[in-house]
Amino acid sequence: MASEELNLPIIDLSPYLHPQNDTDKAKVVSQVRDACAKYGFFQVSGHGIPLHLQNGLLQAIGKFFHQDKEAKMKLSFLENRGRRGYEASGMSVRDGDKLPDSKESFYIGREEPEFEAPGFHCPNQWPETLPREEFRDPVWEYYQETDKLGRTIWEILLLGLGRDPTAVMEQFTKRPIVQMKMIRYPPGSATLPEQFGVGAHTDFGGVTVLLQQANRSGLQVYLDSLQTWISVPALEDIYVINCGDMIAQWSGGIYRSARHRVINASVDEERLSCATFWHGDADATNPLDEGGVRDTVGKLLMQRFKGQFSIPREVVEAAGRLGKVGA
Ligand SMILES: O=C(O)CCC(=O)C(=O)O
Ligand SMILES: [Fe+2]
Repeated sequence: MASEELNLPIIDLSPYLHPQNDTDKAKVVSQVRDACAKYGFFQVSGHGIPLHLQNGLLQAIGKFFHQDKEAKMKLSFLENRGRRGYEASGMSVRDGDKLPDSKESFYIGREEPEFEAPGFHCPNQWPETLPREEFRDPVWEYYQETDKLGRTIWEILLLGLGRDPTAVMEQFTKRPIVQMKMIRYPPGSATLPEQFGVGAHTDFGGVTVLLQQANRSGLQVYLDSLQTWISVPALEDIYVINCGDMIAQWSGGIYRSARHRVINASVDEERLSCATFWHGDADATNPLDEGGVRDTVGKLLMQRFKGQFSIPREVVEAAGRLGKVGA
């Protein structure tokens, strides 16, 4: 087995963002297309997000999660109609897994003044227990950068399918649904045997832009071709990008949505990460003229959110108890 097959490609985005000649953009487009067709995942350098904003975000995430559980539970996402806020450890269970995920998360999205049914647009919940400059400001500054990077990737994916992104992007960027999930994985020593950080899943929407805390690896991607899990290294200033189910369906399977999972590789250190899910406007639909699923972003997301929106009370209570084990 050739070793390059076990490493996701690292693609330099700078020739796309700052082209020096006529072929620079096309070169990046074809690299991304190949990676999405083969793996559904790739890594990027030259993405334009300043390192100090990445570090500022990770610091803010650490501060939030290191508060006591009571402070965090004040912002429980279960009490929020738009599912923004805090998700305790033990809240997500996947079919086939023996135990719920050990991770804890905090969700934000586009800031809107009021809740709008069915919940894609609403105000964020911000902690009052941390000074604004220690959490809200760095998180929001970072959110805007990651939103921009998600758009760029979306454009590159469209170009890879032979579409001119200008007209398409207009339908996707009026009020795009861009969810950001900040995550903490407890160390291996605080995780139960057979408990995953995040169990095997595919992302369900558009593009995922993932920042990993440097040197805290744990992400694994399943390669169908080799029927094996490969570890993705956690490299400073390198993002991991992947396509969700919506993109796979719309592209008629040209772009893959690959299964992945997280097992914190460290026994005694926690792992922080931040995933931004860039979906586009709720009423936007498949930008390709033929083939693939034609449902809107909103409809496809609702189908997947339904389970999450109706978690039974006893599951919540049980998860709250389990959360204390993993926290
Ligand atoms: O934290 C990670 O490395 C990946 C998280 C992930 O796959 C997810 O939240 O969907
Ligand atoms: Fe994921």
